[in-house]
Parts: sequence; structure tokens; C-alpha cells
Amino acid sequence: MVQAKSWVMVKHFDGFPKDSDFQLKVEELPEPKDGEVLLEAVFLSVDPYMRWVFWNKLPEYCKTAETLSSKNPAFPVGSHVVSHCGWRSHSVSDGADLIPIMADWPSDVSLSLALGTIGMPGLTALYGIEEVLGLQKNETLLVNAAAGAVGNVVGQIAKIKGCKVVGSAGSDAKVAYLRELGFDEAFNYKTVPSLEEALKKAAPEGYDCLFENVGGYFSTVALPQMKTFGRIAVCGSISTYNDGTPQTGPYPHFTMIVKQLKMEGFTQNRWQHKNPESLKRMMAWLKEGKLKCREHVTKGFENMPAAFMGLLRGDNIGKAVVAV
Ligand SMILES: NC(=O)C1=CN([C@@H]2O[C@H](COP(=O)(O)OP(=O)(O)OC[C@H]3O[C@@H](n4cnc5c(N)ncnc54)[C@H](OP(=O)(O)O)[C@@H]3O)[C@@H](O)[C@H]2O)C=CC1
Ligand SMILES: CCCCC/C=C\CC(=O)/C=C/C=C/C=C/[C@@H](O)CCCC(=O)O
Repeated sequence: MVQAKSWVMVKHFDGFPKDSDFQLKVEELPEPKDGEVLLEAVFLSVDPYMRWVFWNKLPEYCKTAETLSSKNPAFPVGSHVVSHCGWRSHSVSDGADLIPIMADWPSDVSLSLALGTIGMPGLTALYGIEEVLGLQKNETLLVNAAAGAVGNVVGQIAKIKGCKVVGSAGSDAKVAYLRELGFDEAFNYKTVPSLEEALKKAAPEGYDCLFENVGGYFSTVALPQMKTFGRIAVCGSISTYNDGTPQTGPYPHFTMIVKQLKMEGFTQNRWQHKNPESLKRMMAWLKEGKLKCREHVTKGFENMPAAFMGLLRGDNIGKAVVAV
């Protein structure tokens, strides 16, 4: 028997999440039966989409976990997996929802990156750039929430592809980080006197591509800065996730007509058949020093809600994870 801790939602979020929306539970887990494994979380992920998963009451969150005991030969004791079994310290799985960590994962690379650059957020960046935008050498790309888990990888891949990259982020420390990563232009959208002027100054020629993570007001101001035939990958809309009352207009249609823009929403799982090859490609970039990784690590399972709310507030530079 093992004592398992889990976080559950006791009240639907009303606007920004609150401590009182979450409750910590403790339960005894039985020994795994034939075909099952007992997992212990090593790192847990907090991601913006969880704002919606909680709302829908779906217990689907990601973690890297180590097999503690196993009656499933596919996952021997000591093996590492990415699992979707929730904000839980321990869980029993029949293996169906488990993704083994890449076979030749280097020993000097933290397993936490399987939740970040070499995991779902990194894949989101890659597929947004290659499958949705079809980004070409020498094009100019704009990415917002650029110092976050997806955004920083977007900018770095676009640099690998020989593009000009402009990033916006919400603090001067984040802007300094973007410069360190090789972004051509970066600005703090919270302190620039005019977002429109900042976008124009960073790329007077306009933008071929926008990797959209933020939505709302930023999107309204950025669309007119696109070049004719510009392409927009709508990855996220985090500026609207905690709205009690949905934001309304101005609406993008007129700008889209005049500029003849192409806009496509996506979720990364559309290309999951490509994940093994894509993860290997990104691991190779990381080992060659072309892809740098930074994490915002919160320690302790008991701090999961705080880490999640911190992410939604913008506390993180790089990927927000919890070390259990
Ligand atoms: N379509 C898909 O398959 C996926 C989509 N996503 C989306 O990508 C986006 C980035 O996710 P991810 O990289 O994991 O998260 P991040 O690591 O970027 O963290 C979220 C960041 O969003 C920014 N932010 C928060 N509130 C606002 C606001 N009101 N206005 C502008 N920016 C805000 C903050 O940065 P700052 O300080 O710069 O404001 C914060 O650090 C999200 O919209 C997410 O939903 C993520 C994964 C998969
Ligand atoms: C499914 C959430 C719908 C809410 C949409 C809001 C914003 C966009 C966004 O953030 C989407 C994120 C999608 C994430 C999907 C994750 C799953 O495929 C789990 C992936 C886990 C993994 O492979 O590591």
C-alpha cells in the first residue's frame, strides 16, 4: 500500500483561480494487479490549458513519473514515462495512457524537459511553425508570450530556420532573456508607450507570420502590422482565459480581407503521429546547443495550485514545472 496525494477542484473557477478552488486529498493505493504499474511523480507540469480542463472536470494532466512497482513487462521498475493521470503524487495505470521517455534520453538532460522543450510545448512550437505557418528562410515572425514554454521555442526554431524574430513579453527580465536567446527584437508589452509603435519599430517592413499565444487586445493591434498574405497560427489566447465576461470586438475580418491574411487555429496533437521523430530532432538541436532551455521550477507537490496560478499571472521565464 502507498499513500497517494492528489489535488482536486472543489469549485469551478470564477475568473482567476483561487486557493479555495483546490483541495488536497490523501488516499491509500492498492498494489498493482497483473498488467498494471505503480507510478511515482518526479515532475508535474502546469500549463495554461489546465484552466479549461479543470473547468471541464477532466482529469488529464501531464507528469514524468518513475515506475515504483510493476506487473507490466512494458514498464519495468525504474523506467520513466510521461503520464496523463492527473495532479497526483502516485497512481496505478494499466499502461494504456503512458508514453515511455525517448529510449536514448541523455543522462545529462533533466527529465523535466519531457514536459517542456522536448515535450508537448516544444512540439506545439514546432508544428505551429512547420505545419501551420510553413515558415520560410528570411521571413519575419512575431511571437507573443515569447519567454514562456511555447514562445521561447518558437523564437529559437525560427532563428534556426534563418528568420528575423520579434518577441514580446511581460517583464524586462523576460525581454533580456529573449535577447540572450538571439531574438532580433524584443520588448516589454506592459511598459511600451504604444504597442502599435513598438510593433512597427521592431519590424518596419511588417510581419510575414504571427505565432499567436495571447489573443485579445494584442491580436487586434498586431493584425494590421501583418504584410499582405501574412499567415497567423492561433495557438493560444491566454489574455482571455480568466475573463468572467467574454471580451468583444473589434473584429478582425476587415483587416483580414484588406491584407488577405490566412489564420488557422491548431492543437499540437493533430500531428502526434510525428512526435517520436520530432522529439528526436529537437533533442539533437538541444545537444548541438542550438536550442536552449530554461525552467521555472516550484518545489513540492503541496505547491501545485500556487505554481499553476503563478503561471497564469506570468511569474515564469521558460517552462513552469513542479519538482515533487
Ligand atoms: N494549441 C496548442 O496545442 C497549445 C496551445 N498552448 C497555448 O500557448 C500559449 C502559451 O502557453 P505556454 O507556453 O504553455 O505558457 P507560458 O509558459 O507562455 O505561460 C503563460 C504566459 O502567458 C503570459 N500571459 C499571462 N496572462 C497574460 C495576459 N493577460 N496577456 C498577455 N500575456 C499573458 C505570461 O507571460 P508574460 O509575462 O509575457 O505576459 C505567462 O508567463 C497559451 O495561450 C496556451 O494556451 C500551449 C500548449 C499547446
Ligand atoms: C484541450 C484544451 C482546450 C482548451 C483550449 C485553450 C487553449 C489552447 C491550448 O492551450 C491547448 C492546449 C492543448 C494541449 C493538449 C494537450 C494534450 O494533448 C496532452 C499532451 C500531453 C503530452 O503529450 O505531453
